[in-house]
Amino acid sequence: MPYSDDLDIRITDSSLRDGSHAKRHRFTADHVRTVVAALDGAGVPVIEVTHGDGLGGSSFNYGFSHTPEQELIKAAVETATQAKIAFLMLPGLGVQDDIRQAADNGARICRIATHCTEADIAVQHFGLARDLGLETVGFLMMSHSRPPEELAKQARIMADAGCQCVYVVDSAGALVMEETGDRIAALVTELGSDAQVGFHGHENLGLGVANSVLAVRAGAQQIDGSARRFGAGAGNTPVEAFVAVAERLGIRTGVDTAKIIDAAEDAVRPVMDDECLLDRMSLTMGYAGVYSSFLKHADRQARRYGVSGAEILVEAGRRNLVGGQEDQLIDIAVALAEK
Ligand SMILES: C[C@H](O)CC(=O)C(=O)O
Ligand SMILES: [Mn+2]
Repeated sequence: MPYSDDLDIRITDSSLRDGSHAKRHRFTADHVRTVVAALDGAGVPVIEVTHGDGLGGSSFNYGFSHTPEQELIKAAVETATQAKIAFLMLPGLGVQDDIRQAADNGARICRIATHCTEADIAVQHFGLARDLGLETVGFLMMSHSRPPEELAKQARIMADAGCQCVYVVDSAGALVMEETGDRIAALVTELGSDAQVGFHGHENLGLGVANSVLAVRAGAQQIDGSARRFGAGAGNTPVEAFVAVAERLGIRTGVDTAKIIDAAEDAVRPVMDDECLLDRMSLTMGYAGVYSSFLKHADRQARRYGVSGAEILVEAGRRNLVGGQEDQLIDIAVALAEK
């Protein structure tokens, strides 16, 4: 089913949220204005703006924000002319008052992320968001780690709590082709008309665009990407490439291909410290199934203890670490240094 009469799918650009990991959470209000103006001008319908780890993420464990995220949200809302501004929140990092504040600042879409086996911790947040009149999206993170039928049950918990679109989130960039389509199809079957299904990809195996196309073919109606891949690990599905491919395939996104290509190069790239690379570290993350947001943390500990960052990541994969366990990367680095 198409997303609407005009669009086959709706695109959300995450460069001002997932890109926060790559930028070590150093976004300023000027960065936000520049990027939002360009994405909005290209017709991107939803732009996500928050600390990389969502509302309340600014902390010692995850990294402190340069500018309070509510100020960034305000700047985004003031700049956008047609795009809706979305924010992310992980229950336990952010609290309900953070959601109220983001709504007061003009954000329209509340995205709640949990590890893919823990959907029940998001129930009250979906309820609050709906009471506030916000649109709701649920993120099942690290979706590669559980089979399609288990994910579908977790998606059901989110939908019953008021979530209007549940995303299969490939946090580790570890899903390979049909593994994406099968998961999307399982959610579509489970949710029927109760909620839409979305896909959020990472580039650690170089499959963001291909996986997103398979997600659409399996029934996903919302797709995430980041201009210039600006995101954790090797970055997200490059939104400009996905838009171009979608146009070639006749999938209506409403985004202007030439303008989004320019936005990625002229507005987003200058805000990035570096390109998001498919290099040894990020490829290891996709191969070993490691949470992309661990990249900068592992890199820092590798330098601090003089050990291999790739070995830290392999061990993080072996331990099945999930988001929130960033501090265990220190433990791994210490153990490697002692060996
Ligand atoms: C908090 C994470 O960065 C959410 C996300 O984008 C992912 O799991 O991928
Ligand atoms: Mn992500």
